[in-house]
Amino acid sequence: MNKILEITNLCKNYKDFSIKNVNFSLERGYIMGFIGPNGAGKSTIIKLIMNLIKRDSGNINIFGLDNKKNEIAVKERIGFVYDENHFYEDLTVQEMKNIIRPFYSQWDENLFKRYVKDFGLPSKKQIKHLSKGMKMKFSLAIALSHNAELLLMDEPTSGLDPLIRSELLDVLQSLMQDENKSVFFSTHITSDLDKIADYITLVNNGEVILSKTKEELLEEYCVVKGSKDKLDSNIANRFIGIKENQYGFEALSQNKDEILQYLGDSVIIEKPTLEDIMVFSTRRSDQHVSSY
Ligand SMILES: Nc1ncnc2c1ncn2[C@@H]1O[C@H](COP(=O)(O)OP(=O)(O)OP(=O)(O)O)[C@@H](O)[C@H]1O
Repeated sequence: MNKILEITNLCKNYKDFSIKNVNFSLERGYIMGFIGPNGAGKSTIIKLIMNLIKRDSGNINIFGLDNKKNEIAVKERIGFVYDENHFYEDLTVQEMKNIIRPFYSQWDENLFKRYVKDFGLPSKKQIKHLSKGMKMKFSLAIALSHNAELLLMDEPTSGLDPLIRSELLDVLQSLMQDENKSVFFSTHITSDLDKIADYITLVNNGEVILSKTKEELLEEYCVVKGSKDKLDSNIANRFIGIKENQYGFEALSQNKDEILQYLGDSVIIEKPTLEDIMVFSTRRSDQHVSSY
């Protein structure tokens, strides 16, 4: 086991929201997708990892080092990409890079030049005149040019068109050929994770609901579809979430064998998508079927 990121018992309290005893870890050489509904706490956890906000308790180890005690050493080895634009808009791509470069002892100018070429970045253009996709590529080129071992990204694909998203995913996947690197990224677009994620961590209301390999998830969970008369209280309580309409019900189960045993072939059992798992697992409690 070679953990590049390990979070244990992490807590952070705001007035109306808390991160509650969060635990999960990521090993070297893998991509973890970080998902959850709006306001689940993803950005807060990413900010805690980057020590941009203070945790109340718990531990965050990156490369085996505490992220607070070794903040500078740790940040040198992280490529951080986030949605909000954090560059000086009036500077050109080249000028901005020259400001950022001295902060990284491992800066690789040739690598940066290669990304500028590969991404088609206009070096002499002011940042304010770059499209959203170009700004994201510039962020990524910066993050990748100092030999970061961990790429940490908050919603990198949000607002990007499918073509640029697909290019970005290709870049991430090719990074994985270097077994020393790992990627951790939050997203709402679960189909991106279907393509490239090895691990999925799902948060809701400040808590980790699950953190597993994508394969495990898709093996363990199933979507069950059937007519309403099959849905008595005994069965309903075995589901994680249930949607009903006039024709029948659709539900998520974490135990396919159990469903087969109780309902046999009187229902349809299908493989879930990551979106099914996220939506059913995080539906607000007032949407759950609770009156059985
Ligand atoms: N500085 C702060 N003070 C108080 N509450 C905050 C602060 N920052 C975030 N929150 C609250 O924490 C909760 C989680 O927000 P966060 O941005 O982490 O969610 P998220 O999962 O990233 O959401 P989204 O997917 O919409 O970006 C929200 O209810 C938000 O209002």
